[in-house]
Amino acid sequence: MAADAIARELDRAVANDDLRALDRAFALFLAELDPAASPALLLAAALCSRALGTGHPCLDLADPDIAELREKWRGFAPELGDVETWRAHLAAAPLVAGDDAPLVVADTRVYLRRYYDYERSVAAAITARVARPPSPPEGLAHELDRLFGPARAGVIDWQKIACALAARGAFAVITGGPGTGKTTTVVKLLGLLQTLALRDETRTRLRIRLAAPTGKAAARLNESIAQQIDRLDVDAAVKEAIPAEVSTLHRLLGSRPDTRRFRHHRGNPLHLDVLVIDEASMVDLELMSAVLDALPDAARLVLLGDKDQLASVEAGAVLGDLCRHAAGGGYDAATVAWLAEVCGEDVSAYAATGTPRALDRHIAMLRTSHRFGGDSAIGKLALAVNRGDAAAVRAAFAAGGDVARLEAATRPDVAAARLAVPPRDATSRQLGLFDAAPAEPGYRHYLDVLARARPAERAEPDAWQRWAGDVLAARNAFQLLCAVRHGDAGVVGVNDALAQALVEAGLVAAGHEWYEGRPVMLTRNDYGLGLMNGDLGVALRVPDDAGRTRLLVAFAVTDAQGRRRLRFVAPSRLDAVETVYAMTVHKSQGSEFEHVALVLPVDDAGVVTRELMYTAVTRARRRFSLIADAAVVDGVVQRVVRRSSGLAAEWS
Ligand SMILES: Nc1ncnc2c1ncn2[C@@H]1O[C@H](COP(=O)(O)OP(=O)(O)OP(=O)(O)O)[C@@H](O)[C@H]1O
Repeated sequence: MAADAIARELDRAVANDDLRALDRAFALFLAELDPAASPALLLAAALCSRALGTGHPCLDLADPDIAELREKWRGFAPELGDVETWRAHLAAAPLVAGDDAPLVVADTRVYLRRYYDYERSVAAAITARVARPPSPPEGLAHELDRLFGPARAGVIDWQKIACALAARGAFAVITGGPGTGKTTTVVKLLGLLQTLALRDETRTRLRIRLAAPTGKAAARLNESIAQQIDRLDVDAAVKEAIPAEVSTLHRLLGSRPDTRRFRHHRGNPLHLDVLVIDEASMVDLELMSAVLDALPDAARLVLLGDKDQLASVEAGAVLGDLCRHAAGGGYDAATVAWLAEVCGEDVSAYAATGTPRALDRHIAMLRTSHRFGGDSAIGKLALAVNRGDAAAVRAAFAAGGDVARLEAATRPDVAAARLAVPPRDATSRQLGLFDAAPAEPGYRHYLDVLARARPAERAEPDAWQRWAGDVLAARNAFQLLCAVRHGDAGVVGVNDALAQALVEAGLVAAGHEWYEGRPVMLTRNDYGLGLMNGDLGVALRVPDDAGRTRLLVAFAVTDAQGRRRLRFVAPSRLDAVETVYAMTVHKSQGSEFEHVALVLPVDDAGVVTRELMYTAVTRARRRFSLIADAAVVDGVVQRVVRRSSGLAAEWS
């Protein structure tokens, strides 16, 4: 078939929104590499590129989501009619066969070579770690009892089990929902490992490093680790040997400008004995491959994260793939017996039902939220969303308490503005919201604190610091989240509606880009300013060092000791910020707010998933509101998009 016929078909697909311009360009690039390439191959390449754009490391030819397109393109490329015919055709093509070919086919999956290589290297590294014989440290049972107490009849202490499993091998995953004690458990694990290391005859301290995928997540872990170390019941020398400092993975690996290669890799491994990675659900395939490549063979790796949260926007969902069987346990008989002996815990109900998989004895799922009690409305809602139980989700909203749903009608942006800037005298009942009136009504709250608590003109610097801290804390009381960026229900539209509503309510000034009270979020790490992508600030009029009143942006940053400090920055120095009355759910990952309101599109067109809604619900500490019609919510909680992946196939 003539090349221009293929180009025309790809053009049509782009015009129809079936493909992106980038996908078309990739297919045409391959057509240039091999002018004899068939339409069936070029269409697979374009779809593979499209799949990468939505976080799949590969295209699964059997994916039901591409069934409609296959049908559309059958006349053009008959091989698409049958998965096996298409696969066999691709496998024999010059652009696929051969060691350096740009595409790779494995089972029904088609990869760009780079992603295939990442996947293989992650699979090989983890398989090698889980295949090693268990090596529990001497004295483990005694230390576990000391840190967690003896076993109690009728309750399984999953934190103790997680700690035991992680102490036993070179690889561990500790997964759990919000507040289930992942940080608590890992701090106890580090205390335990360090105690035993300092007690053995060489008395060599373990070199421990903590990392997270984003600066924001690193700062949050830093703060909670510092608090947990304080509370830990171990010797002072052990406490001192547990670092509170958390770096980003990019920093840890030594990212360099203008290259994907890190300073640390197999040839120059990291200098550490234990690496803990928090918020591991946000680590994409390429980054996980780089971490495993740079990890010394003898080091332990502990991944912490919530398997049910959204994966990174980049390709891959390694934590999700690792944890597909976590809820059922799947422990082999030797592990069940060992846990009984070392922890006194009976996990026979979580024994493997078929052939046990080596991976499962390295995974522990924490199941009790210490943040949300069993009867907490947010806890119940999060559970119902996670189970995909639309009736239970409706029931959770109907029961009220700390969760509420507002009809979006046709204008979710208007509904969001009404919720976030309620009339001053409105009661929560009038707003159709919560049983108890919120003490902090939307964004009015921080703007009220800003206006009412402002220090006198000649106040001491301390008073200004306290005030700025109070405004920032009040700002964190409420956060609007959007599922999408564009449209009436997207971040852009909702931010505009909010800014207008606040001007109309006389709460902020109109007409300038920078105004007092403008909340902003950094969209890039700025190491010079010590601010991270995702950091939130508020513009405030404060006296500068010379005593002149200036508009500066106040940020609360966490120092290396895990302490919160304020930093004031001139707006002119911030070149990558956006207004943040609303932020995407993706951006909110790793953060928490007292009251979270999620806005869903009126016609959600299949883009919003259960993971997204679960992630939004679990950002809320005390209250959650949803602006969406009931039918849209039913669809969302039942929609799961599993990322195509060879890892899932390997580990299933
Ligand atoms: N076994 C426990 N008994 C009582 N309280 C606990 C227990 N484990 C953790 N907590 C408390 O629950 C809260 C949440 O714990 P932690 O921060 O360790 O959870 P997490 O899973 O790391 O949470 P996040 O959702 O922030 O990642 C903390 O205040 C902690 O002190």
